[in-house]
Amino acid sequence: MNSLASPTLEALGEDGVLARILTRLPAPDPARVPVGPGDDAAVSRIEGRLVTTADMLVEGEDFLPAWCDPVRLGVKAAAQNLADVHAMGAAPHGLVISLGAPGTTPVDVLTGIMDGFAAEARRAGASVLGGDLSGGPCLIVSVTALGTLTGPAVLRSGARPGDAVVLAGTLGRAAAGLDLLLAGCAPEGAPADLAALIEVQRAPRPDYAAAAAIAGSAHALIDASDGLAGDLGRVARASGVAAALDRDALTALAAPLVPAARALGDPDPAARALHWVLTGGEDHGFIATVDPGRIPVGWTRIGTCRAGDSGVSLDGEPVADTAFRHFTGDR
Ligand SMILES: Nc1ncnc2c1ncn2[C@@H]1O[C@H](COP(=O)(O)OP(=O)(O)O)[C@@H](O)[C@H]1O
Ligand SMILES: Cc1ncc(C[n+]2csc(CCOP(=O)(O)OP(=O)(O)O)c2C)c(N)n1
Ligand SMILES: [Mg+2]
Repeated sequence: MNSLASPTLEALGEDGVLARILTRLPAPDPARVPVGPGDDAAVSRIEGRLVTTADMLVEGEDFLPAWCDPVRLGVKAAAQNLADVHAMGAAPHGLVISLGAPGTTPVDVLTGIMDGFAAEARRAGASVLGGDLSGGPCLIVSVTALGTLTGPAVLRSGARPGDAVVLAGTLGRAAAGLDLLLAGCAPEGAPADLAALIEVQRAPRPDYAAAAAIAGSAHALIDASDGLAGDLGRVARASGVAAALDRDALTALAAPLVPAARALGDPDPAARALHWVLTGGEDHGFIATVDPGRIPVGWTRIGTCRAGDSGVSLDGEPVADTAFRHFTGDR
């Protein structure tokens, strides 16, 4: 994040930084948000029940500054929260963003984050309601998202035997992008197909419209932040069903990842690509279970729910959840 021409946070002081941030934010729709950022708290007018979720990004843990330009980091911070709101079957309302950074950080880093954040909020139809600033030893972007529900919430526990398991969006691309970045592949010089995978890691753009389209018919819905095995496993456990994945559907999802596995010198590129699809997180693709006759346009069938408690399986074999976990150092 080199912004050498930009003044630092310590040079501008908290009020100066805040003034620059506030000017980047679009004025919220006064009908929905009568009081936006700038006062002690924001005031919203909402219809229905309130949905609340939070997710943060920490430098070194969730991103490395060398790869993540500020605008993309803002997109990612908004997207991972907006995906959770949609995964409840809710409509997004607003986002609150808290930023921690060392005083030596150029202010362009924070204004860039806010630009990406506001752009992704706008794409989803959410307002930026406010936030907080603090100093700290590294860059932290902590977000709370609010949504509204007028129909029933779509829980992880609603899947039924006989349901189709369906996907909107992608799986495994962010994980392939992460492995490329960790191997030193620079997005600027990379071939277009590899750069596209790196882009999903740096700035995922979930298909919010697809999630909204299935909210009324899905029995269960989740966004795959921790990977297919992990997140579909959560649905299966919560619902008391088993989930059998479809080999052909997964092979089709893995095909665009094979060149990345080859570029990394993997001796079995097809197996590595399938592994990314099964366990890679951070694409924020949506996974739902639904009556097989009610699969909306934009969703692809990837499996079937069965009676039982055998978790997630492929060709009758259990799929292990080896997704990233905080605190234990696994990547
Ligand atoms: N520090 C915390 N305090 C209270 N609840 C938490 C905390 N961290 C996580 N949770 C709750 O645990 C649940 C699972 O969290 P998480 O695995 O982060 O879900 P997701 O993958 O949907 O973001 C969520 O309901 C979340 O609100
Ligand atoms: C530097 C770096 N190391 C590792 C990862 C991989 N990674 C970080 S968080 C995560 C999973 C999703 O994050 P989490 O905080 O668990 O989101 P949630 O499930 O709460 O939505 C993954 C795969 C990364 N993106 N960047
Ligand atoms: Mg979370």
